[in-house]
Amino acid sequence: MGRNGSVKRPAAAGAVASAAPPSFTVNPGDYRLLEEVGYGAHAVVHRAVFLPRNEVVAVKCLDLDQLNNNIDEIQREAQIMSLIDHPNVIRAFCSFVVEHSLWVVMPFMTEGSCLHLMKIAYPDGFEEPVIGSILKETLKALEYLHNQGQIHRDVKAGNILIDAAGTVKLGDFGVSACMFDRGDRQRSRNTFVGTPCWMAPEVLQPGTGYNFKADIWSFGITALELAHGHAPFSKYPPMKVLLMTLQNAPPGLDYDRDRRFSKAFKEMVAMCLVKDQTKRPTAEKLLKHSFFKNAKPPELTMKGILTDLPPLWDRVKALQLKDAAQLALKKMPSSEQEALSLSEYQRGVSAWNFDIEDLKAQASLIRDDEPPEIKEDDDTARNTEAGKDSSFRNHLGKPSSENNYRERVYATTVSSDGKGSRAHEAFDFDFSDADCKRRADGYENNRAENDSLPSTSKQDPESNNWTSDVGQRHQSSDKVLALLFCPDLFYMVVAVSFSVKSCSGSTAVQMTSDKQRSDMRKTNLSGPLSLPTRASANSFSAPIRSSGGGYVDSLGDKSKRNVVEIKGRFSVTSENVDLAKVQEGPVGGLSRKSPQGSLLRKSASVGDWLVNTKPMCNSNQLKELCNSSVSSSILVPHLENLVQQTMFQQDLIMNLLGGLQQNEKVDGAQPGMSSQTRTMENDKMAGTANSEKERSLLVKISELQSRMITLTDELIAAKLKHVQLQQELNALYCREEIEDIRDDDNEET
Ligand SMILES: Nc1ncnc2c1ncn2[C@@H]1O[C@H](COP(=O)(O)OP(=O)(O)OP(=O)(O)O)[C@@H](O)[C@H]1O
Repeated sequence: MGRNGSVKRPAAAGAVASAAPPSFTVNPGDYRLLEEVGYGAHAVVHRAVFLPRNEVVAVKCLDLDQLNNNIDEIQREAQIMSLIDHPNVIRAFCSFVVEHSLWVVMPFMTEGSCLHLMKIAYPDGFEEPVIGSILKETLKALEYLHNQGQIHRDVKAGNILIDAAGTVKLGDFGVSACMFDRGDRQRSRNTFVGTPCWMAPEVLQPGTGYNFKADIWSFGITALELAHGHAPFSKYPPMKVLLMTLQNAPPGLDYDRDRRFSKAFKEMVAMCLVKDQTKRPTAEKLLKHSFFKNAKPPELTMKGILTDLPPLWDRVKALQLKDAAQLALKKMPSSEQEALSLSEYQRGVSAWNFDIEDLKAQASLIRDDEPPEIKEDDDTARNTEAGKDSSFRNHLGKPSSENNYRERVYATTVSSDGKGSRAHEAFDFDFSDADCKRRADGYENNRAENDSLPSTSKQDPESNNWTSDVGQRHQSSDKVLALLFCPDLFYMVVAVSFSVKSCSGSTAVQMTSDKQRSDMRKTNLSGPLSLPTRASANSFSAPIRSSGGGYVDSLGDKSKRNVVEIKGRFSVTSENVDLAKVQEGPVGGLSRKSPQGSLLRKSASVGDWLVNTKPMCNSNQLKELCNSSVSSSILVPHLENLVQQTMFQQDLIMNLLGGLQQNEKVDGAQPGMSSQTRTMENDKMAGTANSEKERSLLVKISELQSRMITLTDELIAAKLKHVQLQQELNALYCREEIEDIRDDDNEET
C-alpha cells in the first residue's frame, strides 16, 4: 500500500472515493464489518456485508496514520486495483476514507491465503498437484499484470488467496508499481519495500534496476514456499537474507530431499531462480513449461485440501493466539513491539521498509562468521561445497561443530540501533534455537553440544550491543585458553576454578600465569577470536588466530598445506596431521647438521619457550611411533611437542596449586587454630553450604594433585626417551660424519 509522506485527510468520509463500480457504494454506512480474517503490517481485513444487497465482501482497513504515502498516491493504487479485470487477480470494488482509515472493498476469499492454509493444516507444504494448480493460476495473474505494465512486487503465498470454489487469485497490490511510472511513485534510491525472502537480487541491490522479472524470482521463491511450507531463508533476519540472496547460489528444490517432486517442477523453479534477470523467462513463456501444461485445474485439486477446515475467521484467530503464545515463549529481551515486529517479519509481512544502506551497515557489523562460500540455505538442502565435504573438522579430525558454533554465536554481536536489534534477535534465536538443526552453512548443529550452552542474548546497556552469553562466556572467561591448550585438563581446572571462586570469592585460584593474563588482556574481545601466540603454540583445536587484518593459520605458511579449506574465519584442516607433512613443517625441516636449532633446548625452561608452531600428534600416536622403527628425525619433533605440552600442563598446575596454597595461607593466617578446628569454625560461620563447597574443592584438589603426578611421570618418561633419542641422533650424526670423512678421504685417494 501507499507509504510515504503525510496523509491529506479529506473532510468527510467518501469524499475521495476512487472509481467505483456502480454496484458498490462508497458510503461506510452501507457496510457492516464482521470478523477479522487477515492482518498485515498496516491493514486489517474484515469479512463484511454490503447491506444494500446483503452481499458478503472483504473490507481491507488501512491505518492512514501509519502510512507514509500521500493520499493521492494511495488513491492511485486503489484505482489501479479497481481497473484490474482478470479472474486470477483480486479486484478492488471501491475504496474510500473513513476517519483514520482507508477502506478497500474486495471480493471475500473464503479460504484466505495459501500461507494461512499451510500454517493451519499443511506446515510442510502442499502436494505437487495442488502446487501446480496454485502456481499456474498465479502465473496467469502475473502474465496479465505484466502485460498491463504492472509489477506486482509482492508475490508470495500470503498474497495468493483461495475461495470456496478453489479459485486462486493474486491479491495485495500494496507495493505494486506501474512500470512506466516516473514520478514520486518511484522508490527512493536506497530504499526498497517488500519482503526480503521473496525479493530478487536485483531488487535488493540498489542502482541495478529491475523490471517485471523481479516477479518471476518471487514466483520461484513462492513455489519453494508452497513446497516446503516456508520460504527459503525465512528464519534469518533481513540483513542476513539480503546477503544470502546476493552472495549465495540461488535456492532450489533438492534432488535428494525433494524426491517427492517431479523433475519438471524442479526445473521450472530453477528457471525462475536465476540471478541474472535477463535469463529468467517471462510469465508467458513459463506458462508453456511442461509443469504447467500438466497442471490440473484448481477446482479439481483444491477441494481436497479445503475440507474439514474451520471457518477462516476461526483459523485466523487460532493463528493469532499461536503467534502470541510463541512470542510469550520466546521472551525476547527487547520490548513487546520489537518482538511483534520480528514475528511479523517471520510471517512474511511485506510492509517492512528497509533502508539498504542501513542493512549494509548492519551486515558489515557481522564479522564474516558465515563462510562466503555458502551456496545453499537449509531449505534448499542442496549440499554446500562445505556440506559435501565432511572435512569440516578440527586439527584432530573431529567435527569442529562445537568450537565453530561457539564462535559463530559470539560473532552475532550486532549493533542494536534501529532494526539491528530486531535482526540480531532473529539471529540469536535461530542459531541457538534447539529446533534449528541446521545452520546457515548447512551443517547440522549438535543439539547435545548446544544444550550445555544456553544461548540467550543480552544487551550491554552501555555499548548498546547485543551479545550472546555463550559468546561472552567463551570470550570473557580466561579459562578458554585452557581448553585450547589441553582439553582434558581444561574441564578439571575450570571445575576447580569455579568452585574456588564461588567458595572464596576474591581469593580465586589463579590458574594462568601473569604473562598469560596480559596476553589475554591484549586479546581483542570485540574482534574475531584471537589467541595469544602462546596458546596457539599448543592449540589442539584452533589453528586460527587473528593477525590484525584477519585470520592466519598459526602453523605458518608451510603448514597451510594441511589446510583444506579456509571458510571465512575458519580454517578447515585435513583430518589428522600427516607425518610426512609434519616432517616438511618448520620443525620437520630442522637441519640435521644444526642440532643447535632444536626447539627442545629452547623450550626446556618452563615459561620461556618459543612459539612452536608445528602440528602435533597425540600421545597414543606418539607411543606407536616410539615403538616403531621410525627414524629419530621424525620422532624428535613429536617428543618436543609432548615435552612442551607436559611442561605447559605442569606450568598450569603449578600456578593453580600456587593459587591454592595462597588461599590456604590466607585461611591459615588465623593463629592457634588447627585446620580441623578452622574447618569446624568455618562450617559454623559459613554454614553447611560452604563446607560442602570446600569439601568438593578438596576432592578436586587431590584429583588435580594425582593428575599432576601422572603428568610429571609422563614428563620424566618423555624426557628420558628424549635423551635416549638424542643420543641415538648424535650417534647417527657421528656415524654420518665419519662416513663423510671416509668418503672425502676415498675421493682424495
Ligand atoms: N479479499 C480477501 N479475502 C479474504 N482474506 C483476505 C482478503 N484480502 C486479504 N486477506 C487476508 O488478509 C491478509 C492481509 O492482507 P493484505 O496482504 O492485503 O494486507 P497487507 O497489510 O498488505 O499485508 P502484507 O503487508 O503482509 O502483504 C492476507 O494475508 C489474507 O490472509
